[in-house]
Amino acid sequence: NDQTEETANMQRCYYWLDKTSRSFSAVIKALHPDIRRAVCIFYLVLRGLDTVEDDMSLDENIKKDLLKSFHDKLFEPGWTFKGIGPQEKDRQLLVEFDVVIAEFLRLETKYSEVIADICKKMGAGMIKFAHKQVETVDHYNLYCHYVAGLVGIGLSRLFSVSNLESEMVGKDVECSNSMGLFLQKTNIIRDYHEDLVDGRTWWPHQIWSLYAGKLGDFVEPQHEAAGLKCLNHLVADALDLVPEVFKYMSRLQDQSIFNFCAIPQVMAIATLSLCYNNRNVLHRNVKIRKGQAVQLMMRATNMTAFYEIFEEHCLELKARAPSNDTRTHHALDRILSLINAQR
Ligand SMILES: O=C(O)CO[C@@H](C(=O)O)[C@@H](OCCCCCc1ccc2ccccc2c1)C(=O)NCCCCCc1ccc2ccccc2c1
Ligand SMILES: [Mg+2]
Ligand SMILES: [Mg+2]
Repeated sequence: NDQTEETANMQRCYYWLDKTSRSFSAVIKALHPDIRRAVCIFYLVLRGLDTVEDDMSLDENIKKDLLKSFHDKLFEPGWTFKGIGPQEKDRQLLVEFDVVIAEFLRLETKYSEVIADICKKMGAGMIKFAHKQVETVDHYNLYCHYVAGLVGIGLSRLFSVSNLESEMVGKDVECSNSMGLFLQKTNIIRDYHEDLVDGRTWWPHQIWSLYAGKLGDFVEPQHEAAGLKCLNHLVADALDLVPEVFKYMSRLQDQSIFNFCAIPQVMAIATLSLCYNNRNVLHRNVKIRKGQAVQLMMRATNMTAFYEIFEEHCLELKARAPSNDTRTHHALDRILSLINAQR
């Protein structure tokens, strides 16, 4: 969409949006003009925070101080950070972060206060998980709440205060949280091998320890079957979020907001389906084909099609899931009955 009337700073922000996000830049740029800038800045602020979190070369104390104070930097015009390791893909965003701050400070207060509040909460949450691994399923849900659930909660508040969506959208924290968890859990499941190589694992010990002595065991042939059982267990856990995703999506009124929310969700169900019982996940990064992604993007523009896309992937999963995988079958049956009930 047309950004020529934007300031030079804002055009630089759209440049960084394109540079730092394959999956979100197009849908953010297609948002209604009233909230497009706010969501773009919201993304860049949190991507900057996440770049600090992801940098494993950063001294622990510097990292913790910066995660805790990052929301304050939003009010320090000219602030930048050059301490991110050279291997971090988005390090240059923080080198030029003064551009993001300048645009953040130009936002209406009703938007900037939401962004600063979520940034503060996310930074505090990331500190709690700065240690290496996630222990229980509750910790797993809590971590995903901090890094993605809060994004959904913040976005929903932005949608409501812009008056493009009802107050209910911003009030239903549970559904907003589930929107983020579904995306983050899908990423964590998909990124098993990549994260293992990076020495960061987000698969909860309480689950993977049912299937192996060490999380890294799953890359070995003799532990592959156990690895697939663990993978399928996590997919079923993610599928339990779908009823609340449906509830959230059904409330949306603005077309550009519907598309913005629907596209990442349909990508996620397609990715989860690809990952289920797929041994490649244990050895390399799997991704849905570009052609399939384009098809999904074009279809996911209304609730009927949204249900159809989920129904197709859930029926395909049901056909592949062995009958003794009761966790997955229960999750799928619940989703399919919800889809039939709304017809
Ligand atoms: O480093 C990477 O490239 C991936 O990092 C992952 C990680 O480190 O775990 C991880 O970093 C999480 C912390 C930073 C969150 C950044 C973010 C993402 C999308 C946004 C969309 C709109 C507005 C603001 C947004 C902020 C990551 O990017 N995971 C991708 C899933 C996060 C989904 C966030 C989210 C939540 C609810 C949503 C509801 C509707 C539409 C989009 C939504 C998007
Ligand atoms: Mg990251
Ligand atoms: Mg991160």
